Amino acid sequence: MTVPVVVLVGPPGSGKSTVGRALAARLGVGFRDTDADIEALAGKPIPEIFIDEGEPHFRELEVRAVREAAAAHGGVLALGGGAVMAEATRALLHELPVVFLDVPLADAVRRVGLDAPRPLLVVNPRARWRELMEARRPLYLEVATAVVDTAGRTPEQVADAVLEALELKTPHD
Ligand SMILES: Nc1ncnc2c1ncn2[C@@H]1O[C@H](COP(=O)(O)OP(=O)(O)OP(=O)(O)O)[C@@H](O)[C@H]1O
Ligand SMILES: O=C(O)C1=C[C@@H](O)[C@@H](O)[C@H](O)C1
Ligand SMILES: [Mg+2]
Repeated sequence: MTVPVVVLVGPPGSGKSTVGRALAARLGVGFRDTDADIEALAGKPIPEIFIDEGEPHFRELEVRAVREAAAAHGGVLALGGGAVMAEATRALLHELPVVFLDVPLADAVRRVGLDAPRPLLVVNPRARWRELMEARRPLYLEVATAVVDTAGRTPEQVADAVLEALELKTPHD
C-alpha cells in the first residue's frame, strides 16, 4: 500500500486542483484528483452523473474513488469538495496528512465566478456555496492535519504554506 504525501480538501474554488498540481511539481511526485477518477470510472462528466444517476450514486462512486486513490497513490491527492461528507472517507483521512484549503466566499466567487459546471451550485450559487461551506466546515476541520488560508494568496504561495504546514521537504531544499 502506498499513501499520499498530501491530501487536499476544501470547498469548490479553494484551489485543490490548481494548488495540488503546483505542489506535486514542487515535490517531484504525481498528482491525482478523485473527481477525474470518478469521471474516468463512469465514462462521463460529473454533471452528467448527477443528471443520469443522481447524487447518491455519485457519492458511492466517490467513496470508492477516494478509498482506491488513498491506498495506491503516493503523490498529491485532491478530493472533491463534498467527499468529506462520507463517514467512511473521514475515517480513512484521519490516518493521512490532510490539508484543508480554506477560502472565503468572496475569493471563491472571484476565482471561479461560480459559473463552471458544478451541479450543486447551479441554482443561486452564492447562497448554496455558503450553505455547503457552513455544513461542511466542521467536517473539513475534523479531518485536517493542518488548515491553510488561501485568501489573497497565489496558488504558489498556498503551495509554500502547505509545504511549511506539513514540514515537507522538496528535492530543491
Ligand atoms: N490561490 C488562488 N488565487 C487565485 N486564483 C486561484 C487560486 N487557487 C485557484 N485559483 C483559480 O481558481 C479557479 C478554481 O481553482 P481549482 O479548480 O483549483 O479549485 P478546486 O478547489 O479544485 O475546485 P473544485 O472543487 O470545483 O474542483 C481556477 O481558475 C484557479 O486558477
Ligand atoms: O462540493 C461538491 O459537493 C462537489 C464538488 C466537486 O469537486 C465535485 O466532486 C462535485 O461537483 C460535487
Ligand atoms: Mg478541482
